[in-house]
Amino acid sequence: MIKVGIYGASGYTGQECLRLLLRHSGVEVVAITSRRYAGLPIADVYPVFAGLTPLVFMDASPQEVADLADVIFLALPHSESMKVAPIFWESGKKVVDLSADFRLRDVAVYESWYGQHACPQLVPQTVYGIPELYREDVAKARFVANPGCYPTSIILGTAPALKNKLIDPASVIADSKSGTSGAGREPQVGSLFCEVNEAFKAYKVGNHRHTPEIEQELSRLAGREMKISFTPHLLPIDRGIFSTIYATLTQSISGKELSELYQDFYKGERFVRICKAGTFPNVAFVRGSNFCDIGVAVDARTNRLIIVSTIDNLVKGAAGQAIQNMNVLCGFPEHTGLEMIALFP
Ligand SMILES: NC(=O)C1=CN([C@@H]2O[C@H](COP(=O)(O)OP(=O)(O)OC[C@H]3O[C@@H](n4cnc5c(N)ncnc54)[C@H](OP(=O)(O)O)[C@@H]3O)[C@@H](O)[C@H]2O)C=CC1
Ligand SMILES: CC(=O)N[C@@H](CCC(=O)OP(=O)(O)O)C(=O)O
Repeated sequence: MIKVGIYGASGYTGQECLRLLLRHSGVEVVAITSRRYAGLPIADVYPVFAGLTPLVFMDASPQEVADLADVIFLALPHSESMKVAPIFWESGKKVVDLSADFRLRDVAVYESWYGQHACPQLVPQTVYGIPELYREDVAKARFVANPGCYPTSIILGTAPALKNKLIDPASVIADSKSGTSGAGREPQVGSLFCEVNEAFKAYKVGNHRHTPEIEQELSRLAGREMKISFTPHLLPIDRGIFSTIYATLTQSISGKELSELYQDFYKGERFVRICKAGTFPNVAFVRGSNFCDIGVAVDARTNRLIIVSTIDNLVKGAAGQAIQNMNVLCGFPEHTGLEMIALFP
């Protein structure tokens, strides 16, 4: 059994890691940390775990967790993760970081969006963990930067078109919506029931911090620098990311050919499901699962490709993808512990 520690287990992604890892046949969770709930059983804080685990939150130092575990999930806010990351790195253990701290290859770009980087020396040692695209890199790594939720939906949705040079890289527009758990469990006015219920708004228009992450990865796929327009919105639902992506076609292609090209690109990929031609995904059909559902259409009138991509932000957008990366890092079959069917209705 591989021993796992979750650093920052009282937040939404940390507890989601535990929910999934408790059903993983190859691991044992040996440490869960929280400063505010130290000493309390997790089942007292999250009753979903009642009767399922005796684990108690610890206010442990990174070194203490590194001493107990073989693999560590960092589920901390960005700017906090990079403060503890060097201790885990130096311990020689494997790390999957769910924060944004090690996703951007260029430290200057990171600093222009997030502020000063506390650990730039570790950036070259980390790999960007989307297994469907970079499985071999992840397998060789010891430190994985787990992608953001919006980027995961947009990168997986756009990869087949960009790789096949089907769209003009200068023309990509991503219009995305997230459930409220994407903002984490830390109380804030914008996440209050009255602010979110019966409401729908765009936020950080033209300046969301996921923009450089999406651009970095789409540029890599396109083989040239590219910029995108990205607008996030907040949905009055708990979980889910719904991205609609528009781009100008560079060649003529029928809806059927497009659908086949996407099917072919993700052939054998367990967690990417391409919808039948003419049908499109729904966040409700991925809720609680590690799937990314993608539907594509050709808008012949405007010569545009329209892509709809959906994930659960806490699963394929965070904890599920983190476990998928851990499976690759540790040599487990990639789907181990991740075979959940979406919770619908
Ligand atoms: N929510 C989502 O859908 C997604 C989130 N992410 C990223 O994953 C990370 C975690 O997100 P999320 O779970 O939503 O966040 P939460 O705010 O819900 O949880 C944050 C966790 O970090 C702990 N923590 C905060 N500051 C520190 C610190 N200085 N030292 C030790 N522990 C600390 C908190 O524990 P305590 O205060 O009790 O010690 C808590 O367990 C973030 O970087 C987020 O951006 C990525 C993809 C999707
Ligand atoms: C709804 C909401 O607030 N979502 C978060 C994104 C969550 C996420 O994935 O952010 P990381 O890059 O930290 O992983 C936001 O817009 O900042």
